[in-house]
Amino acid sequence: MTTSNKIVYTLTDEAPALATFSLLPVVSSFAKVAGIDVETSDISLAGRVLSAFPERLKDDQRIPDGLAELGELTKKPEANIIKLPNISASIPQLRACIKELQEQGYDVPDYPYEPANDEEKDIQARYAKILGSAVNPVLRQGNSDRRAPPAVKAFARKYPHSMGKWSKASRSHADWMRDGDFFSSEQSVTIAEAGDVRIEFVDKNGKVDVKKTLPMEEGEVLDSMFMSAKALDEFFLRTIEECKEDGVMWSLHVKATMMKVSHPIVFGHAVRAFYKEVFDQYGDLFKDLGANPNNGMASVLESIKTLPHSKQDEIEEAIHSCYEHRPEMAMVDSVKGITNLHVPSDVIVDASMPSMIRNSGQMWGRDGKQKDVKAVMPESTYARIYQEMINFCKTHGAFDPTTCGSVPNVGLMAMKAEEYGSHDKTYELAEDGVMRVVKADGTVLMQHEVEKGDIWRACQTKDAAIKDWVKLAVNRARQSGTTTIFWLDNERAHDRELRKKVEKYLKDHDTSGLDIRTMGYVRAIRTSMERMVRGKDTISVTGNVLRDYLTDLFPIMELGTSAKMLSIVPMLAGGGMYETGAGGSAPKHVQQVLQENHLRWDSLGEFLALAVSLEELGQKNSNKRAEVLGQALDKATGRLLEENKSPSRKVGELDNRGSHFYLSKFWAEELAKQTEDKELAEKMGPVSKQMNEQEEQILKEMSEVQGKPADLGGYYHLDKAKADQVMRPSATFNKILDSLK
Ligand SMILES: NC(=O)C1=CN([C@@H]2O[C@H](COP(=O)(O)OP(=O)(O)OC[C@H]3O[C@@H](n4cnc5c(N)ncnc54)[C@H](OP(=O)(O)O)[C@@H]3O)[C@@H](O)[C@H]2O)C=CC1
Ligand SMILES: O=C(O)CCC(=O)C(=O)O
Ligand SMILES: [Mg+2]
Repeated sequence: MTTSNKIVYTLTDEAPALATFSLLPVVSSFAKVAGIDVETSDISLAGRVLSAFPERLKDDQRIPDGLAELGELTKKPEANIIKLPNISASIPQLRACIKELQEQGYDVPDYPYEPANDEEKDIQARYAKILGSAVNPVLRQGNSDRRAPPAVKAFARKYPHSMGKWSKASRSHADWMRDGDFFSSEQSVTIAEAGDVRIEFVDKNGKVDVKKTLPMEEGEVLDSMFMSAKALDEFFLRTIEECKEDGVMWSLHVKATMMKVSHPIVFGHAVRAFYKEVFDQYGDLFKDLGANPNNGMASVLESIKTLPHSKQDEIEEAIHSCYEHRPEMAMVDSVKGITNLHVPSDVIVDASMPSMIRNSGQMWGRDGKQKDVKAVMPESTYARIYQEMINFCKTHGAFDPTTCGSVPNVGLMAMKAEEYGSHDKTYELAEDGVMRVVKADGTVLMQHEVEKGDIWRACQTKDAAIKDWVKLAVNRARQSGTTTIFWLDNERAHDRELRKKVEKYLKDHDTSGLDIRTMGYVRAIRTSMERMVRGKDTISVTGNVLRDYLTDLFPIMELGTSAKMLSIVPMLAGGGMYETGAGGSAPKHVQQVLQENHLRWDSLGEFLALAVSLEELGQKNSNKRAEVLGQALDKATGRLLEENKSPSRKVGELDNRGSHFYLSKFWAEELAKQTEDKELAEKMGPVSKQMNEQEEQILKEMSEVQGKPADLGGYYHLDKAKADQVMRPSATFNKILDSLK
């Protein structure tokens, strides 16, 4: 077996990137004592942009393609990667990042909306690889195991987060398309023998346009589906009218980042529906100006800035008069006037729906007050689970974190399963006709009659991925002794194919004594919630989108945030990726640092991930010391939770940096205390002593810097020296860490 004493720690974006400036020196110093090298790999948005255009950069500006290198590493059994969350960029975010890099003197090209020549086409193609969820599908070469470890659950019981009360009279609800969406049109086949299939469009005159040829493996599940543009528009207009009549706020929840091709189009339809009169009148002008509603109203507002003032005033007037006969819209930032339709990456359904449910089912209105809301989620496939939870909260009240059970998840995502891999098989149709999937011999496997503007997509799920997912579910069920539910809906064509495979592959395992069930989504969530309020745990075994949605939904109820999850990806090739938390990069946290130098990011996810990574590395390489290090880290994390040394939200109090100090102090103490590795204990004794003795001084140095704005030298591309200075403010602490090397 190949062995390696190497951990790769990813450098990402926003709050987790800042936290890394403080935590990585701790991790590297401690790992060093076990002979482990901690290497870094830059997969930040800025890093990915820079590495895509080496020929335009000076020698000292070039950086390697971290994502490609890591992608290769995931295929090796020795892979041991700590993956922090990164930005899945919308076009407005990508453009902001490009602008910042250009201002810093990097000659990266502008994003071409409508490429006019081959050079621009090439630039757009390179940027397309960076947009949206571009990192996770490459690195996640395994299925997903996300859960709240017992110490974390105990912490939530002891220090419960706030939960908004639910009123039985709440008018909040989810709304979704009853017809014409992906759910109602989904078709699915299991490929009997390996071979190519073609995705084709047949126009009204019978002319066939081959969109793509896909090599299929035996046993692979292939789906196709479409969303009707007409039905989508009617749906949006209906929801808007209902909100106006009922006086309930309107809000849109999609995942324009992860479903990076289909959902921005859906978002654009919502923008055009809400501001219908404006688009009826000025739509052509916006087009000429290069504004695309798929990028949100912010892009429209920006583009009109080039017009004469009188015209700008006229358009702004039209936008304002639109609000008069529209319902109130949920706000992202009511102070700054940023609405739900401003930028497609501001409201991301996995995090936005749970935070609404945690918040009494309410969102913020224009006046900064909380209000009931219609949560508009076109895809009925997944929206129904939220309505079920809303109904449950209306009847039973909010979940109680001090008593409720847990819903961990085993998610299918390996080999770009399901919607994850659909981006290069998604089409917005230019004319009416038929979309079909045909075998090489011409047999039609699936077909849909489509109209101009409809969104058609195909998804692939490899047999090996499904097999591994079933195995992971059985392993988790066995290890935890927990009731396990496969969420597979008999109403869904894709799930019916999966059900057959699950039944088959379950037989490969010893399931005696295990409670493993299969249910449709609504019954599955209902059962899980009923068990949860009785303090019982239930493993959810789901497809990729539900994996994403549920691993924010339940953790946010149980723990207040998905940042406290343990998130492991056991790779198909034998390596491991340890993700930190199940959430994102918390842009709001960066704003706080910039304003008052306080980072409220909780690195608990990093601590949990690192402990497992060390233990696994130790076991694989017979590096006992690494195992000791991992076990001590787990204990240190437990103590950090017990003693409540997690970051506070308030300036002046303990923040991310202070909590990293406590982790180090406890970690050193645990290492000094353990008896398995005497030499290590002796080495860490004095370190632990110094940390204890200097605690007051270190905390003083860390809190002194707070309360003033911080300069990071950039947002997407930080100035390393400046960020280092901000995130490592205690010379005393830095000196102790340096002494370990
Ligand atoms: N694995 C990945 O790579 C993932 C990446 N993302 C990306 O992250 C970005 C932001 O996504 P968004 O939907 O806003 O979700 P986030 O999870 O970043 O933010 C939602 C809220 O959760 C809370 N939160 C999240 N993590 C932590 C933490 N470690 N400590 C304390 N609180 C935390 C914060 O609440 P509060 O502000 O109240 O403190 C935050 O505002 C997007 O670009 C998205 O694509 C999203 C999910 C996963
Ligand atoms: O890849 C992404 O865009 C986000 C992924 C995500 O939200 C998750 O895995 O929970
Ligand atoms: Mg998510």
